[in-house]
Amino acid sequence: MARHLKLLVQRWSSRVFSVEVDAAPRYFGVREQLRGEPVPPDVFSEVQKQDRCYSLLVCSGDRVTGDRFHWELRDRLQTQLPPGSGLRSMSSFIPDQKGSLLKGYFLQSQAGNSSLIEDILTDLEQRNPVLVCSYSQSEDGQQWTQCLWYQSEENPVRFCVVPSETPKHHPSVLNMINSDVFYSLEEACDVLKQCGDIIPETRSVLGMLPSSLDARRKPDFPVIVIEGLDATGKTTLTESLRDSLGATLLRSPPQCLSAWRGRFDREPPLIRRAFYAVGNYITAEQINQEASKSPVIVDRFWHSTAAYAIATAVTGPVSNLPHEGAEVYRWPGDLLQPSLVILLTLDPEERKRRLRSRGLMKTDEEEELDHNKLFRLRVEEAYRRIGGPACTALDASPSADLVLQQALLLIRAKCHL
Ligand SMILES: Nc1ncnc2c1ncn2[C@@H]1O[C@H](COP(=O)(O)OP(=O)(O)O)[C@@H](O)[C@H]1O
Ligand SMILES: Nc1ccn([C@H]2C[C@H](O)[C@@H](COP(=O)(O)OP(=O)(O)O)O2)c(=O)n1
Repeated sequence: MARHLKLLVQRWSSRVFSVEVDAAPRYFGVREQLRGEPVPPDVFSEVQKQDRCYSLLVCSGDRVTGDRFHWELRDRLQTQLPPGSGLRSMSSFIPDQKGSLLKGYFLQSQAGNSSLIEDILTDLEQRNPVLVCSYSQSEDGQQWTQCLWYQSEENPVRFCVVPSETPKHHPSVLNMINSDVFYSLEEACDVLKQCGDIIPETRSVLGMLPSSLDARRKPDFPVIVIEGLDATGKTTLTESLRDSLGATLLRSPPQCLSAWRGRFDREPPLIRRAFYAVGNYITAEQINQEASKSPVIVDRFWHSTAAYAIATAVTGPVSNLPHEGAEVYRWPGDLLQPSLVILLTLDPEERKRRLRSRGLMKTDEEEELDHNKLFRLRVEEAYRRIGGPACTALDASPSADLVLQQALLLIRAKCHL
């Protein structure tokens, strides 16, 4: 077994395991010997006595390979597993230890399909960087135990499964910096460079970067960024501002990356977010050039990159976001700072109406909307928490002309235009 897996297993008892049930993580831990009364963690409470559960944790030494494998594994499992396997996202981490997060999946077998599932798992573990554990109930039904899959044939070491306290931070927060959000061009480029062989398009993207960057250069004219969720009216407002102010209109990701955007949107967060991060630096260079001649209006910039990344990495309610003032909300030191960031806010019903009238509403399913609602709230709150510069909210529900007038008032007050 690889050395890093051995080390991992040696520290097994200090790890917490987290399984997503209805967008809420349930936590448990493992102990070699149990003291006191055994209490089954609630993730096992509805599993039948004869059923087994399994966890798969991706343990690759290389993060690009690991993240891509984790991303593809969900589709593979969904295709191969029999119905009723209850596939859920899971992770394991050491509380408060940055970078300790391992991602994976949790599933269960029923009496009739256990051998099929075990064949799938054996094959997966033999060919891939994944650590599999199985969970079964003790004879007396009092206790769930965990057993490492690769040991299950010869004298397996059984760990008792115990409930664990809710940690101070959502597990995803531990690995967010430089995995979901990048704070320097160098960090984002490092990820893209590692993808050169598997995604040839990364070379073209990196080729668009300016040869040098100067984030401290102060633009001669104001730079105004317009932010907001899809269909809040960014395109409408940015085009009107361009005309009213005689400004240049730019966007992030920049036009020159549009041919590759779809390709990177299909990649796991590590690679996708690195692509958007690099896009901001290319736009920053275009801003630098244009802002020597006229005011510049930018449709989406850093706030979008960071807010969507943070809100996607955590699940559940807004309280799962990193706390206000946390390091993840800071502005990258090497990225141009705009003079003003306006955040368009809109009542969810009106936003849905605008989405529908634009013909892009994908689904009306109640469940999907519910899921979207929490996601929307997390993005909006993350937008508000990002600083350096922080955004100024503008109610986008009045008519397009009134929104333009309000935006012009904000710009004149802040940028003396
Ligand atoms: N202030 C407004 N009042 C009513 N409808 C608007 C307003 N601003 C934009 N719209 C309409 O809402 C839809 C989404 O606007 P758009 O500017 O494309 O948003 P975004 O660029 O943020 O996705 C479009 O059909 C647009 O015509
Ligand atoms: N500067 C940017 C712009 C967009 N993104 C990401 C964030 C979201 O996943 C999507 C949002 O893009 P979407 O297609 O909804 O945006 P528009 O149609 O351009 O308004 O792109 C980003 O990360 N950084």
